[in-house]
Parts: sequence; structure tokens; C-alpha cells
Amino acid sequence: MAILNRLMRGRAAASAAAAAAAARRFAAAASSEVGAAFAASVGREGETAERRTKRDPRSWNVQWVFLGCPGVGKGTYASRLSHLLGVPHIATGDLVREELASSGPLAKELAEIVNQGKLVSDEIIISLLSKRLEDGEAKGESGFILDGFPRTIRQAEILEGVTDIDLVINLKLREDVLLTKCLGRRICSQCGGNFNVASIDIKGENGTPGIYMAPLLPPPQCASKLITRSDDTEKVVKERLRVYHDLSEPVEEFYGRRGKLLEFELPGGIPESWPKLLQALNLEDPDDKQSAAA
Ligand SMILES: Nc1ncnc2c1ncn2[C@@H]1O[C@H](COP(=O)(O)OP(=O)(O)O)[C@@H](O)[C@H]1O
Repeated sequence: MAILNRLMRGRAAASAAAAAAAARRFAAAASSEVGAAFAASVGREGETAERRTKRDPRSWNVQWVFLGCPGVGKGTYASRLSHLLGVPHIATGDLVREELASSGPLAKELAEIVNQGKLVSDEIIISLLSKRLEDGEAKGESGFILDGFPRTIRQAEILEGVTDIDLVINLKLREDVLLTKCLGRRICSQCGGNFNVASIDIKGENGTPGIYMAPLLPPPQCASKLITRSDDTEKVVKERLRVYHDLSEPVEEFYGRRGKLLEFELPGGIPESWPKLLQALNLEDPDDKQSAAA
């Protein structure tokens, strides 16, 4: 994170002006050579993917991005991979929600935008992300799995300018299931655990495969503490899906053109999709191996 954070140092309180200034510094990097310097500083440049796969995945320090529509499961799979690879899972939606909960100077403005299903400005998002990266660097973090960023072409260009993203995983799921999954999402207000009460069982017809996704129910201690995100209403989810198609789908093409995009169609729920995703990534989960051996 060193160079990115150096760019961001001096970031003042998250006022609109400070956020805009931080974004300008971030954007300035897009036209400089810091991307290359940054890649070299983390010792990743010049190593072939083949050589790297022979090392322990926890030493890869991956810089991966997750794309995909609301409700597709970016958070679930990004979080699992972050444990497996020993890199932080950074979800810009979580950063926005933390800012909202903090009642800081941006909270009111953010609440209005998020609850309408719109995107927060690039300036604000970049400011929140820079702060998160800076805090991570102070704790010795390296590598990352980004979830929910970049979501616009401008964000993608800025990111591409400051560092080298290794891989972009684009999760895909049929649209009718996305809406049901968003409406079924629940969060434990105490432990923050994510659950889903939706039970999806669509039979295949006319050559289209069916899809089965079991609900992800909370343990008894969380059951009475479940809350729903204020933006997970039918109207707002539909707007978020529209915004994704308009502003974020071009980001898929952006990475596709650069040969970084891995398209992954979810075949079902976690038990079915997780092993297939690992296979697509040429990874193994030691926990799965242990349970298979038991
Ligand atoms: N990269 C981003 N750019 C702009 N707004 C963002 C970004 N990431 C998150 N947000 C804001 O936070 C909200 C919640 O984000 P997230 O939890 O990622 O939702 P989703 O389930 O739609 O993928 C978004 O609807 C948007 O308002």
C-alpha cells in the first residue's frame, strides 16, 4: 500500500473538499509512474504466474477485485478467499455503512444516496478507501481483495493508474435470483454475521438449468437479533441493479480488454459454488481437504 498511502497522506477530515483533494491526488497518480513503482515495491513485478502458483497462496499478496450485481455473493466469496489467501477483504459498501453509522459529517448525505440505490461520488468512495488502506498499512497489511470497487470506469482508471490488479472475478447469477437473494439478506445486529432466509429452488426448463440455493440460517443466538439493510427493499434493489447495468457493467469490459477478467457463473449455493470457484482459481481449501479426510 505504500505508494497509494503516501499519495493519500495528509488526508484531512472527510469533508467534501478534502475528499475531492484526496481524489485528485489519487487521480494524479493515474498519469504518473507510481503504479509501476508500487508493483515493484511489493516485490511482485517480473514474477510469472506459473512460478507464483508454486508458492504458498498466503504469500502471494494478491490484489484481486470482485465484480458482480447486488446480491450475487461478492461479500461471501471475497471473505472466504481473504481467509484462504491471508489478505484483507475490503468492501466499499461496508466502509460506506461504517461512515453512516458513525454519524460523521458525511452520514446524512450518504444515507440519502444509499437509500435511493444510487452510487456515492467517486471522490467520497476514494477518500473512504484510501483511509482504509492507510489504516491497513499501519497494521502491516499487504495485498487485498476489493469488493464493490471499482464500480465506475473512472474508479477503474484511477485504480489501474496506482497499482497493478492481478485478477478480476466477475460473479454472475440470473437476475430473478438476485432480487430474491437481496430481499432475503439478514445481518445479526450483535455479531455482524451475514445470513440469508431466501430459499431458492428453480426447476430447469427448456434446456435452461435449474438452480438451488439453500437458506443460510443464523444460529439460535443470532435469530432474534436479525436486521435488514435499509437499501434491501424491492424498489431500491431494482434501482441498484439498474445502476449496476449502466455504470458498472462497463467496468467488466474495461478489465476484459486488459485480459484480467475471470467470468464465474454461480452454479448454486455455497456448497456447490465454493469448490468450483477454487477450481477455477487453481486453489485448494485446506479446511475442505481436512474435512474430506476426516
Ligand atoms: N465503489 C463504489 N462507488 C460508489 N458507491 C459505492 C461504491 N461501493 C459502495 N457504494 C455505495 O454503497 C452502497 C452499498 O454497497 P454494497 O454493499 O457494495 O452493495 P451491493 O449489495 O449493491 O453490491 C451502494 O449502493 C452505493 O451507494
